[in-house]
Amino acid sequence: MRSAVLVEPTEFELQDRPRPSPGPDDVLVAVRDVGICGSDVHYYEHGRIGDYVVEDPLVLGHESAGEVVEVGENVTDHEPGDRVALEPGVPCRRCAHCKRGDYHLCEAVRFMATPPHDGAFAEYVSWPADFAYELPDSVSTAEGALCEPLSVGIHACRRGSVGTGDTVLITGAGPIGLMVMEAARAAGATDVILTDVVEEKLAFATERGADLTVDVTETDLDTAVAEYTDGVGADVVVEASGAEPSIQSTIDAVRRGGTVVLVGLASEAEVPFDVLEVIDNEIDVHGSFRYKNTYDAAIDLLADGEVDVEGIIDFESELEDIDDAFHRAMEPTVVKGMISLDS
Ligand SMILES: NC(=O)c1ccc[n+]([C@@H]2O[C@H](COP(=O)([O-])OP(=O)(O)OC[C@H]3O[C@@H](n4cnc5c(N)ncnc54)[C@H](O)[C@@H]3O)[C@@H](O)[C@H]2O)c1
Ligand SMILES: C[C@@H](O)[C@H](N)C(=O)O
Repeated sequence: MRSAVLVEPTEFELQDRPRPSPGPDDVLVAVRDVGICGSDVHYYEHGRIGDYVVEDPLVLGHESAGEVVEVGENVTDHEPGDRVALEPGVPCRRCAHCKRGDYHLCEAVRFMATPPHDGAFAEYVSWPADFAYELPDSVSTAEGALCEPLSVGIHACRRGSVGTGDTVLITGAGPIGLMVMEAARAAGATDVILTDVVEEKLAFATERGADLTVDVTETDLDTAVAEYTDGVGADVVVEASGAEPSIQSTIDAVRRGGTVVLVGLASEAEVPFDVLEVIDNEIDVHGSFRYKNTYDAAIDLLADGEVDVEGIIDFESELEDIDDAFHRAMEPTVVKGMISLDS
């Protein structure tokens, strides 16, 4: 089967690899659509993200969906022809975190395209059947693939307890910030503010329904949020840029008693944070790591037309053109590139 393998930083090789055979509890999926995520681009450019280092050739891609072509002997809930979205992180199912239901925090998780585990830029993937979610006819495989970043948005909103009537400030209008906006609206937020440093990103966020956008290179965020909220502050702030000044700004922009959710990964682990403001204003600060139990919700929201994910796709490329696709994905105004296979 054709596979795009990262053999060195900035070097993909198209290899012919053996087609995997599904284990007894697995489905074999013919991959149809795979999103290019910022972390794929980071591995491509730098060969590492923090402590995760690409030491051996690696297949990238963890936002994927396709068609089941074969099922393992124990699989009863899928059959060939089903279209499925693949949840990319499979936990051990036995550790303390898994047993208490926090399977996304499993330290032995096998997460696609995180070294040493291969991802989905390949013709076929064999995957545990219970981490393959059937898509109804009305949901495309491209949408199925984008259940992954949508899941990050849903989990962040759950972590922030976003609810009806809330004003939500989202810092960073990349794919994750935009997916947080979709999830926040679906959770009942009535006012959504997005920030960025790239004008085109903010214009796109406005097109997609942001109530207010703030270019933080030109406008003071505190002042803009205070004006919009009559001096109260946002109920929930979701940080989705990873930029240090943006992380720091969350504390000033949230209302007293409000919630800050940190999603964006800072390039340095230590970011100075005003703890006295956190205490004085009784601000809840939550980390948000990947997601758990979000795929069913994501698919239902898509089937009901409650969220739009396909609208963030800028371009689709073939597996053979993956090098070009990664270069396009690095352009600052591009939100989402996809690789589509139709073997
Ligand atoms: N916690 C998790 O589970 C999780 C999951 C996925 C992604 N992430 C992280 O979330 C962040 C967002 O992901 P993405 O794919 O949307 O990244 P991205 O780089 O495509 O988007 C980030 C956006 O933030 C903007 N930005 C840069 N500096 C800013 C500033 N000072 N203020 C406001 N906006 C600013 C950029 O212009 C860009 O549009 C990244 O740090 C990523 O690593 C975390
Ligand atoms: C969650 C996923 O989108 C993220 N890029 C990760 O690898 O953790």
